[in-house]
Amino acid sequence: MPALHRAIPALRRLRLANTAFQQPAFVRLQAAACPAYQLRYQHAEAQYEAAPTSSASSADHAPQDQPDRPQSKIKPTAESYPNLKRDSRFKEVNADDVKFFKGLLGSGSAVIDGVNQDASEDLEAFNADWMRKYRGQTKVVLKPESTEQVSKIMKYCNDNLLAVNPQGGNTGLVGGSVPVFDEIVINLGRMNKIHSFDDVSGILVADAGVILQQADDHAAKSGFIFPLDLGAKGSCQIGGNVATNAGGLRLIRYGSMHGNILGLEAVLPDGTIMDDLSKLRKNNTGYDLKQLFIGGEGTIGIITKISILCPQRSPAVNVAYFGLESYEKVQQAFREAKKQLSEILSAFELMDKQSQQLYKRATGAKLPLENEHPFYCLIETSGSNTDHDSEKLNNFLEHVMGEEIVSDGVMAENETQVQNLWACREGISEAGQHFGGVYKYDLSIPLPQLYDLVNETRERFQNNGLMGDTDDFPVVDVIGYGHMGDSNLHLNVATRRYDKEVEKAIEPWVYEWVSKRNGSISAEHGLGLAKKEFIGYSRSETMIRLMKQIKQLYDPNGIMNPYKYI
Ligand SMILES: O=C(O)CC[C@@H](O)C(=O)O
Ligand SMILES: [Zn+2]
Repeated sequence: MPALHRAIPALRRLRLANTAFQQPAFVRLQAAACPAYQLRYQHAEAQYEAAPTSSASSADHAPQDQPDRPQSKIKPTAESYPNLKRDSRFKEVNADDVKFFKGLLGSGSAVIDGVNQDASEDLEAFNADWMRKYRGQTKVVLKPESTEQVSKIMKYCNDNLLAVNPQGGNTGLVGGSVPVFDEIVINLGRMNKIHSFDDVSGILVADAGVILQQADDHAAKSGFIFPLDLGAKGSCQIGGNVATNAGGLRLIRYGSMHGNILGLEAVLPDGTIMDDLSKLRKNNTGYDLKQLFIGGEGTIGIITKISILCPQRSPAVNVAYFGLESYEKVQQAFREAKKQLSEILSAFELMDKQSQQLYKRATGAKLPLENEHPFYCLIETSGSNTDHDSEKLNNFLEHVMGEEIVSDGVMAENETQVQNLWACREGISEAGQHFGGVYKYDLSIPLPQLYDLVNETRERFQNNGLMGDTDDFPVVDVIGYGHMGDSNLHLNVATRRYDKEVEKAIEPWVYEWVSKRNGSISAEHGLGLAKKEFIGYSRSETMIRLMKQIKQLYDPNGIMNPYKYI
């Protein structure tokens, strides 16, 4: 590896020449191949401790498994939705309905019955979202085991005008996965079989209730990767991922659900099973109806199975974390990363100083870099040749440091360090609500203007007297982070409590801001309940009219996930 050896001292010289950014050193992934770096690695290791527990603990948000979810101080109920009224066309679920469901699913835990008894404790995990920001009042949760059972449930509900709320792992962030009033929750968690994996084509066919991590582990056995990864992978379900068109951390590399899903099976509101579980990459025969279910947020049917194309898993994964002095430099670094790492670049994530400070305060973790920088980036490469990729990443880092684009950084040397660096990014979402509540905005914004919104939001709260260090102020801080590679900003306003004044100060201002710059008010989390009134900022009247007509066509009684975006 002569080129590699040449590159390392050069990088070191650059750093030593710059006394302002003395430590810690970049860490080689292949320290064993380069003894000089072994020393420097130890130095960096001493600087850096990860969070005491897995900070990416949104991975454990499963309602079924995780009663100790983070608690918001305020626990809103449907009374907090003054603009919404229960639709009186819907029947209230009664003892006869429960009898039918028990006849179908058995009288064990597949039916949580809050009609004939007080089951509020058992129902809580299904009524409340993981942020404890949205809470419905369902009295019945159904956990079918097969598509046929889902079909019979839907037919019954449609015939009896019972509204339903399909639910996966309940890790959504916009209130889409929990009921608003008394909609029956249909939880897909028991439909969790992997049906097949074709290790020539990489096509996985699985039930909607399979946990994302499980799907990825399964693909990994044959050397493939599930083309989606996100913080909640330990508890979110792939059906929910598809229904919300989840984007995640590596969309820059693997593309969106719209591209990767080859087919799906869905149950329509009247119980009809739409079998489009195709394994074809090419099928040019009319409208591609499955696309309506991808990102449809459970408003036109329930996805029960999916068929997805998994790419080859890359054996060589390198991760670096670095600090930069301005957003301008972040953009320059991104441009260089694309230029120099093009085919191996698998993630380019942005974190501002405030987001890292909040993560540190919430978890007690020590951050990877000792000195503070206004911005941090996490970059990941995934390729097939460790030496080749290391050299490319090294050249990239040497270049951006030489050009004074990047000030300081560390590189993971082993799997634990890879996880720890990722935790600094993945742990931010949950850290956002550490003080009690959080207002989350998930936005697509053209890259040059992306960070302006964070600055302007922060100024807004600095000037309106709502943000401060003591309990008198509802807002703790405004943080910006996200998937730089996809122009996707996560703007979080961390609060001590949910407060209408805070909401009024930012909505609809934030959506107007985004709309004026031709962005989208939801890049990846969907509209759910949180943004239902604001769809007009991203979609034209014509498009909304067509969406309503589609909804009417699929769900004439409107029983599917009512009160949500359409
Ligand atoms: O909590 C958020 O605002 C973002 C969550 C998730 O999309 C992420 O990228 O971490
Ligand atoms: Zn995200």
